[in-house]
Amino acid sequence: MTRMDKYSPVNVDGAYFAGVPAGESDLHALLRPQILISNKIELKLSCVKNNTIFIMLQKVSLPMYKFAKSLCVLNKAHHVRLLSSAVNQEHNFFFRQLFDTVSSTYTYLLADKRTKEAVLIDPVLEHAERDATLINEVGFKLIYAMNTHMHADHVTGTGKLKSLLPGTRSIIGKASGAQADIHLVDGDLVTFGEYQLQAAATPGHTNGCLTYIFNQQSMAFTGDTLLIRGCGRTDFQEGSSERLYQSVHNRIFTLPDHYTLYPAHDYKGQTATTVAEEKKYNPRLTKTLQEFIHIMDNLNLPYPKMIDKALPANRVCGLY
Ligand SMILES: N[C@@H](CCC(=O)N[C@@H](CSS)C(=O)NCC(=O)O)C(=O)O
Repeated sequence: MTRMDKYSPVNVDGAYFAGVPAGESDLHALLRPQILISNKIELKLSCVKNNTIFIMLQKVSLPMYKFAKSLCVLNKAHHVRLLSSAVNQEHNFFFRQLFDTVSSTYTYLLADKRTKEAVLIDPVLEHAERDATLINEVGFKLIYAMNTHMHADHVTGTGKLKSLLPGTRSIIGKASGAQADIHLVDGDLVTFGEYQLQAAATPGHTNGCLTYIFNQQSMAFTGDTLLIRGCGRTDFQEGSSERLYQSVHNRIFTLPDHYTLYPAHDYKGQTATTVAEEKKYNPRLTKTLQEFIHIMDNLNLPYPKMIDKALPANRVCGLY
């Protein structure tokens, strides 16, 4: 069996699968009849034709792949892409990244296309109508409007979404101290359709910061704990550089390298990263703890402009 770490991960319709590193010898390695790319997913060689390797995606144990058994193509540029619409028919996961240009906040809509149940992570008040319209247009039912933590730079949209989309319940970490319908603690699961997000306590930016880990799609929503090539500041609320460092190293960098990480903000136009990239290139979190604390103590960032409005509003989950 060939392990996944020998192969560059590539994106197939939002999920990562094994790719082929450049080089003939690696290509030959792929021509083994069966490649185990994780303990959950297998690729099987189907045939080779016109410099194209046809492979079969096959579920081993995860429910999301219960029906997933489809033809892919591995092209000469060493990227896997979908060939057959069969995958889409059987691929029930919906994912959309939304953005607020004022606070540079990302909101994530996730849904099970079969059951229509959807969750929204880190909605922004000013975009509640946009988000509700999208959810209605694509025919989903929002069951949870959830926050990664009590934000200081914008007012959450959870309260407004509850009134725009009746039946929606708000979620936040118990340690945030904020009001919500559901309070999560480390290890709790949030289920929508056949999918589950797992809450991992990642304090440091605030006490109540949660990272939502989505093992079925090899994703994690890191809130402000880990930003792309950065991290959340630790100079207000219950900020602690040491706790943030431990959270990232113990709960995020321990995820498989190919997991895609989605932060709550980006200020440079980037959209996502991976565990492997951040372990290698994060200019703060690749340092020792002492060096990290020194960096964080000297960021000298101005306070978020909205903090005096956002914190009181977010303490009641946007109902103010
Ligand atoms: N200028 C923005 C706030 C920018 C900021 O402080 N971002 C926070 C996350 S939102 S509380 C942060 O942790 N930044 C870390 C960094 O390194 O930039 C505003 O005025 O709202």
